[in-house]
Amino acid sequence: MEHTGPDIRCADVAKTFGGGTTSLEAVAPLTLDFAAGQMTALVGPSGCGKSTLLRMIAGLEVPSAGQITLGGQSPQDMQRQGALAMAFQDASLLPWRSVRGNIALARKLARMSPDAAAVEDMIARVGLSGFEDARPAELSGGMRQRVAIARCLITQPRVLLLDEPFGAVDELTRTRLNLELPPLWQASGTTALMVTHSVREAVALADRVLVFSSRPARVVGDIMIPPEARGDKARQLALTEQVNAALAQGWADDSAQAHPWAAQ
Ligand SMILES: Nc1ncnc2c1ncn2[C@@H]1O[C@H](COP(=O)(O)OP(=O)(O)OP(=O)(O)O)[C@@H](O)[C@H]1O
Repeated sequence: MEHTGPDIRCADVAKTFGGGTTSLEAVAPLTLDFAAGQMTALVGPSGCGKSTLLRMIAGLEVPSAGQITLGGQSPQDMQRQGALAMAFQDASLLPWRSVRGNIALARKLARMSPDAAAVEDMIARVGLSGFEDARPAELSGGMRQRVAIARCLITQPRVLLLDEPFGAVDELTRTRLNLELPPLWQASGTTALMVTHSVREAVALADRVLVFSSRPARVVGDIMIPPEARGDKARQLALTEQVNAALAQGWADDSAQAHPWAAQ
């Protein structure tokens, strides 16, 4: 199956909400490149603009300035081709549709032909066999996130955008979802971006961790996670400390800027 993801380029991308005295600069001009087929985790203080950046890459928000391209195409073009999928903290499933119905609908929305066998196979791959006919209200939070990921993957997206997909489930469930679900897209060469508040999760799952300062976000750390670090606890711990140090440095810079007297 050939669906290696594209590179993603953000050139001087900015977003300001509102106007006049009430305007809010959510993202100041940022230039970022994400390599094709890589998974990048975006971490940074709450409110620094991570979700806004992700939503602009998804084509759900229009940048106030700059340009975003995915393999040379606009986010809207990627969306029209059904090549882009996004999952949020809240699984946002249709409550009246079954697990099967929610997943099948994603194919329809991406203008793909129905494929009952692919839907059954995807249900099994995310570990929901036996729950095909269940409605979202009959599922646990973790199971609903499994459906949300299945709904993304059923369209074989070339770009996968994840906004805290496991943020609303308990720690044990999160650990399990982190072990079971990412291999489903990691093997396929999909270009993935994931916003997460968990530094441990970022280091465990991503090929690269991008660390932002508080709003307006600057990149304060850009840390590659070599494949050999995956199974190496000591290496992961060292990388986690590196990400935490970048976050702390970002905070220190921000507060020195906000309160210059404090540094004197
Ligand atoms: N639609 C909107 N209208 C006005 N302001 C918005 C809108 N969406 C986001 N913002 C503001 O933009 C800023 C960045 O928000 P964003 O959700 O991108 O941050 P974040 O880094 O994802 O935060 P968190 O980690 O808490 O989810 C915040 O100050 C937020 O209040």
